[in-house]
Amino acid sequence: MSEHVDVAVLGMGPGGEVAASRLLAAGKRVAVVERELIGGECAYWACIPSKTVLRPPEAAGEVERAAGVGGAQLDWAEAREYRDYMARHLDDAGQVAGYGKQGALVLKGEAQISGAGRIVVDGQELTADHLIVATGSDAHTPPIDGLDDVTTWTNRETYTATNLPARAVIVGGSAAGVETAQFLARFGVQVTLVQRGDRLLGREEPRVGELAATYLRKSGVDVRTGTSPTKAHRDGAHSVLKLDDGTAVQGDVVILATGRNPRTASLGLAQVGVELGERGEVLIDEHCRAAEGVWAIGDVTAVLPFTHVAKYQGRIVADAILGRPHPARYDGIPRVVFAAPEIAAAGLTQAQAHKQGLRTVTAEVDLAQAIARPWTYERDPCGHLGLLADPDRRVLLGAWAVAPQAGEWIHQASLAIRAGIGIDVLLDQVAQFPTYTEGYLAALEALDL
Ligand SMILES: Cc1cc2nc3c(=O)[nH]c(=O)nc-3n(C[C@H](O)[C@H](O)[C@H](O)COP(=O)(O)OP(=O)(O)OC[C@H]3O[C@@H](n4cnc5c(N)ncnc54)[C@H](O)[C@@H]3O)c2cc1C
Ligand SMILES: NC(=O)c1ccc[n+]([C@@H]2O[C@H](COP(=O)([O-])OP(=O)(O)OC[C@H]3O[C@@H](n4cnc5c(N)ncnc54)[C@H](O)[C@@H]3O)[C@@H](O)[C@H]2O)c1
Repeated sequence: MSEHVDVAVLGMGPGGEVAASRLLAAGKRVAVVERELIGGECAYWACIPSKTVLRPPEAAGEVERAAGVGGAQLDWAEAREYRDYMARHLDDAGQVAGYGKQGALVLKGEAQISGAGRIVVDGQELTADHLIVATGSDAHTPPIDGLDDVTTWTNRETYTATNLPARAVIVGGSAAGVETAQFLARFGVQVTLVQRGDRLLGREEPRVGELAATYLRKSGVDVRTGTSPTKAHRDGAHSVLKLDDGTAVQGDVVILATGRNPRTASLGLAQVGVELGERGEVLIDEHCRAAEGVWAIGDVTAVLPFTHVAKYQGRIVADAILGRPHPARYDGIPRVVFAAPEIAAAGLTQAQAHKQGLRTVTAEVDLAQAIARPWTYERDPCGHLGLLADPDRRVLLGAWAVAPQAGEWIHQASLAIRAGIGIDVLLDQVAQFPTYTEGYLAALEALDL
């Protein structure tokens, strides 16, 4: 006879983990199913290892740029050892035991939906009142002739590498490409970054992409925009990519940072009435409901594929199942690229606002011209902050910053956008002196409202 649970969570990345933990804490009988490692892409091959290896170059850069301190040395062997510790040496035994202790039925294996409220995991059948699909996404491989003949890495090989290559070609210039270029270049790798669009970080304001390219070039990265590879071939030890602008680039390895595909194939979603979108993503409503008794969260939904969004959706679904539903809202959610300096944004871009028929005004401030903190922070001060406002409702629609620690202080704009805090309240808000947050006042005063 098949075992019955209240909820079965399919995939235990950050989204699945949050949903499962919340439901377990509320006393639900929960089965958690994971075919690789509990913690998902984020914990072992993406956010955690990447942010861990970006930190030493960031710290070294701070030492180089601050007056009165010097001598920072990067040590790859030590950085790698700490990265492996942070990624739990690709071992989730602690997580398996932890969920067991919390009362979960832990199944390590591949889940398949076999009918309404019914799944099979390695031959074992389970029934559940609710299924939560949290299966994440896989790295996308672009269709490039001959790619199989060259050495390619995705985020998995990049962030588990023992030895760094001498030269790398990165394809894709959005968050993953920019962060990987920053990390490798600062550890001495000769990096070429190839981006199909006319600018880096194509979903952000054009100015953000421009600043990102400027800083990456300062770190020694050869940034090629407006071009993409047409063919790949091996030349001895070199992996060569021919680009559609007629040039060729080569490295010891080609790193693919070309986006993600939702993991929905062969899950059996169609038989429970789940609809998929153009990219194979699970279509959901504002409560992350995909069909009767089926919910979906995280990258598999392709709604802002970030860990903090997967975790938020985990809370949305758990609360809906627990009988206290509240709709998900995605306005104001921060987007941070952990480059040096950090690149942060929240809310709409001007193009997105215009698409919605909104009138807009914008302002950009050079923080070194406007406030004291860049000067007390470093000898060669830098930082830019941009705001987008609706002059009719007198509220912020969007914000971006390319500056030290921007990933921390973007949250002020994030909250203002989410809560619709009026510009006049923001103008009357007092920030600590001397902080980067003071830049908001300068930018708000520069808005032509
Ligand atoms: C290089 C890189 C860096 C990133 N850095 C950041 C960052 O700094 N901040 C941030 O917010 N986001 C970052 N992201 C994005 C982040 O990794 C994802 O948004 C996040 O992991 C999504 O979580 P998830 O729970 O939806 O899926 P995942 O983390 O992909 O987890 C899904 C889990 O489901 C399991 N699974 C799949 N199919 C089945 C099945 N049939 N049965 C059982 N189990 C299954 C998988 O094995 C996996 O463990 C980064 C991504 C990359 C590629
Ligand atoms: N700090 C963070 O939060 C963080 C960091 C890294 C990744 N992520 C997330 O991980 C996911 C993957 O990131 P990503 O940057 O790979 O995905 P992405 O989809 O955001 O960007 C892919 C980029 O590759 C380019 N591209 C695609 N095919 C190409 C080709 N053939 N030639 C040249 N360029 C090509 C696209 O134009 C695009 O700029 C995203 O969801 C991202 O949000 C988040």
